[in-house]
Amino acid sequence: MSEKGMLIVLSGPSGVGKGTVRQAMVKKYGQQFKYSISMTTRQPRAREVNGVDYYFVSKDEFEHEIANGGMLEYAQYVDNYYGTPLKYVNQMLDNGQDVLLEIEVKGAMQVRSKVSNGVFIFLAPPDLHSLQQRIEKRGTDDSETIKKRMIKAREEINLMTNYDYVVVNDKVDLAVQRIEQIIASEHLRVARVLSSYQKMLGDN
Ligand SMILES: Nc1nc2c(ncn2[C@@H]2O[C@H](COP(=O)(O)OP(=O)(O)O)[C@@H](O)[C@H]2O)c(=O)[nH]1
Ligand SMILES: Nc1ncnc2c1ncn2[C@@H]1O[C@H](COP(=O)(O)OP(=O)(O)O)[C@@H](O)[C@H]1O
Repeated sequence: MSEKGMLIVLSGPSGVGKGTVRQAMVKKYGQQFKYSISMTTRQPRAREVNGVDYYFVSKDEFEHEIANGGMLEYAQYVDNYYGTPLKYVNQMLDNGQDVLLEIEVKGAMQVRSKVSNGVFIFLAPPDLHSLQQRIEKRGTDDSETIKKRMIKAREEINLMTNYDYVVVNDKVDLAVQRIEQIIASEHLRVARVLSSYQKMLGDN
């Protein structure tokens, strides 16, 4: 029995620090997993690069990918489509590599229904006030978008019980450490299950 890679799904409301935590994880543990670059119809922000932060596409291109079965999951978030291209994820998992997805809650639940070897982590803010402060401090969204994202955040926080783990992003370094510990213990759990199956199959 060979071990396929594990899917690590990180969700959380806009502004909680998913991107910041993910970048810190890549820096510290980058050899241990592959990050899946999402596709979106949102306009690139000032420092975002096509093919690094996202694949930025038109609505027509995105809908074409959906029709062709090219997305593992997708969702509409505030006024745009976001989704995970299927091919890269499958290739990496088949190679035994873990893959990190940073996606919103509806997409995460689609993945949950399709993939067995996954760990679902919800990154939560210390409180809603600091969440709004973080979005404002980032300075990438106008006040109307911030309002929409804060409404979305309340809906998303209500859904955090659908996740395996909740990690509070109080300090980036601590959040990264907690996520790393979760991944390590999930690996151990999967290895134990695999080895007990191997024993059972070997016994017969
Ligand atoms: N379902 C899904 N959500 C995604 C994907 N990529 C990003 N998102 C989510 O879409 C939401 C909006 O992302 P973005 O506009 O980059 O804003 P930010 O997360 O506040 O920086 C966030 O919750 C992301 O986690 C994806 O491939 N699929
Ligand atoms: N633990 C933290 N404490 C304080 N500020 C944070 C923390 N994590 C992230 N931030 C800041 O919050 C803002 C939003 O972070 P970002 O990573 O863009 O969030 P997301 O990807 O979840 O929308 C950024 O300005 C970032 O520097």
